[in-house]
Amino acid sequence: MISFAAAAILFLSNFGLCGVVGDFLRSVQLGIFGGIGYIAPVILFAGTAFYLSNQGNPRATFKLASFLLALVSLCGFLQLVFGLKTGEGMTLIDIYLEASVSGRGGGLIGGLLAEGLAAVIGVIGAYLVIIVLLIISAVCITEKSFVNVVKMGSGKAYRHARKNMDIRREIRAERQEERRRLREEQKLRGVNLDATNLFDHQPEEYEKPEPLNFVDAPLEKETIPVMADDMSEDIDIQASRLSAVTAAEAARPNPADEFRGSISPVQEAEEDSVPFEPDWKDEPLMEELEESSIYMKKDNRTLKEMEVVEEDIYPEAERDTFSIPEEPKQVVTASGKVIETDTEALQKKLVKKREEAAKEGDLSVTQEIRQKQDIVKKEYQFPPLTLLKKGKAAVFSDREYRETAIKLQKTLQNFGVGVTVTNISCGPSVTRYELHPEQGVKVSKIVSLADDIKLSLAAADIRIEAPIPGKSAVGIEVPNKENNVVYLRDILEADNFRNHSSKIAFAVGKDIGGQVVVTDIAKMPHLLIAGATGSGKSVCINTLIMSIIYKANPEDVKLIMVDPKVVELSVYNGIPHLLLPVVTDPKKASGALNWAVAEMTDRYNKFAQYNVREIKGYNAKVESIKDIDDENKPQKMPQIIIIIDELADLMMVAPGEVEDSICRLAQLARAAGIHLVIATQRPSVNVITGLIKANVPSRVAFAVSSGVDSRTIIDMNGAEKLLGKGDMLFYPAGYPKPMRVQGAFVSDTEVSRVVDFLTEQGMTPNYDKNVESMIASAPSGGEMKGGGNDRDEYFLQAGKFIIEKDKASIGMLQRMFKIGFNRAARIMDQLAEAGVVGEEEGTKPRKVLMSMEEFEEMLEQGY
Ligand SMILES: Nc1ncnc2c1ncn2[C@@H]1O[C@H](COP(=O)(O)OP(=O)(O)OP(=O)(O)O)[C@@H](O)[C@H]1O
Repeated sequence: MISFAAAAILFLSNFGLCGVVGDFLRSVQLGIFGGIGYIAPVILFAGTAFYLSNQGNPRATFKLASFLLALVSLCGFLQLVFGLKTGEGMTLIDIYLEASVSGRGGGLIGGLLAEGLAAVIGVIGAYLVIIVLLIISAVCITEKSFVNVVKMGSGKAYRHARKNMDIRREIRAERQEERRRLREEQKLRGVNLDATNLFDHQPEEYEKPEPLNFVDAPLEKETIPVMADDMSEDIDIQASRLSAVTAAEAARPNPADEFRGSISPVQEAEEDSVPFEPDWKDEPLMEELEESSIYMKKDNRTLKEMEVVEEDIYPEAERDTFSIPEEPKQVVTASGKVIETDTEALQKKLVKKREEAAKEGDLSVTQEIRQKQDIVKKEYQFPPLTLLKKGKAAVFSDREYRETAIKLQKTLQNFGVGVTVTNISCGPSVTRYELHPEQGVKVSKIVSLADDIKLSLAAADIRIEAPIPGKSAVGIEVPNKENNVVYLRDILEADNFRNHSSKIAFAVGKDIGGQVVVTDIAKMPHLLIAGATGSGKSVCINTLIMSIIYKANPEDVKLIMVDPKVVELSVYNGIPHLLLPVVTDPKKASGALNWAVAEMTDRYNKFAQYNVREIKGYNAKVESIKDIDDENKPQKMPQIIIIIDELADLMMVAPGEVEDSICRLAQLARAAGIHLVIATQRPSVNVITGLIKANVPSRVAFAVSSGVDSRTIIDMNGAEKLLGKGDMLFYPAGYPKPMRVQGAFVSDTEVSRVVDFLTEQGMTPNYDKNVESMIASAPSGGEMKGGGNDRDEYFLQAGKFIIEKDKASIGMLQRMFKIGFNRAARIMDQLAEAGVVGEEEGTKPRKVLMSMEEFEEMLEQGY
């Protein structure tokens, strides 16, 4: 309040609104700060308020100091530019007096700095030093690297220039394409466009010529491309010469002659500038032309040579069979532009020719070498960590934590619970205060005070761990004011990850004490990830995949990704670890799971054959016989991880089948080296069924909306208190209690950078054809639903029974099959759906619509 009042008085004084005292204050402010004096009161107030609200925060103090440095440097700069110079016979007092009256320059402070520096290193040196000081203080205040800003600026300029260049290149390519097309079009008709600059003359009303058909009527009733009135003479002459050539070749009569008489095309071209019509009958002219060897204006070739050109393109034998499609074809250029063309036939022919040449073994040596090089296996190069973003070191304020601890103790004491805070662990997103209760204090009492603690700490939500496993303390987890993102790179760089022996180590994140958490998927051996939408599941799956990319060679670890959401995992298409392209169709996903079950069985058979119990033993055996030169020797088995991002979608399409496959895999696949990672945002019991839960022992719970959801995932409350954005309860098999972890973060851009790096390496994924074909042949969900899977087992008997009795009543079915009303009603609905009985008609019984024969026929047809 005091600083506000002082600032207000000082500010108003600057405008002569505070009487004599105000005038004095004004002269002092301007005298000290020069021009800056006008805004000095505002700065004074803002600075004081900032300091008071950030007391004890070393970062804030540092920023304030930087700001003061900026202020002083600015005064110095103003003095250098606008102020009086001491060299001109002025002293510092003069500077002060001058500034106090006019506000010119940087006042006493500016004078001290600028003139001091100028006296030692000269005026230019003073400028330099002051500008550098300004930049340094700006960097300290904004915490943005100056070099980066410059880099960003130049990067932008570079990208802009590059974009422009790309656009220009595209336009040029388009033009070339267009020109080539036109040229070929003209060549088709024997006109050499090289000789003519079509683009210079092209009139607006130029029309596209009708396509010719060489087979049915080679050029006989064709008109030459219609040229507009003002088309240059050159083209007309060429066209007329073409008519002469074709006339000589074809020697066909032309009805148009009746009207034309014996005017030569050349004459006609000269006399007449209307769209040119060919004269087919002028055989003598052809000879005339040949004799006199008339040359075109720009094309220096003779007519003979012209013929050769045509023959180059169409050898005699092919000319007869070669036809150009009636309708103009469309071609999409590299830039995506659709252009009309009829040169497709030409290209086809070229391709055909090449194929023939290749068949005959006409491949050049260089080509062969190149092909062989392609076959040679490429070594997997691990992507560099520099493709990922590096996190900043977290800043903790000791004082803040101490204050919270004292507050906690006091709050509990107010309720008669004596505790002492024994330890504080600062995690990236939450801080845990460990409380040691006094003798005789019940742990449940502390838990029951959760809401009161929340109130006194003004925390969004707190989670109480009572007691902390392995410690005689109760943990109270309070969210941090500032959430520090844990970047994946920080975890991948940690020794825990780098030295981890498993190929499928998973960089999870940082625990409550800020320690890196890395786990082995092989030991999990299957993982269920669940949480509300937006809680961080997809990011978690991304970190898992990235951990594998950074740790494992594609020969050792293979991935199958199922992504019914389509957008989450498709970005990984093209990485060499993939066993098959990312499966986005939920119907095909059950095929992928079936394949995995078959692969598992196959692996077990091989284990039995080689007398080993699991994949490690098998691979060790294979390794020991690697020197044997036998084509059929066993190959090493890669570990397979099946990642499903959204189980709910799969369960909707084929609940029974998916559940079956998951359970079979979950029960047996560990030893076969096949692991499941399943994510879902709907932790309801019909998605995470009891069976799935029992077989997938490791869980990760992200924030959920209710305790019920939390219990569905981890069999206990807790996940509903999480903060979201990667805050998770990590509960791998074998842990006594879930561990709170802040999940590592990797952005989509980083993922694309890494995927680009892998694809640019040229390591194409070696998709397994067997898997693909098996998945493709899997029955679709629709079939599964309609085809019996969903049908009640009494469906058939009930149908027959109703037809026999010729009466459709639910009560009758209930009595007959000794089933409940719901089930009987469901069977009746299924029969109605199949057309065996009619729709409901109020209280009247349904009509029976089929005879026994019709019903049996329907069953035979596979309904
Ligand atoms: N570990 C993390 N650290 C920081 N922020 C995170 C983290 N994980 C997720 N987030 C933030 O949460 C947002 C949502 O995450 P994500 O897309 O993974 O949610 P989701 O659970 O997969 O949601 P949905 O089920 O709707 O796809 C992300 O865009 C990101 O901003």
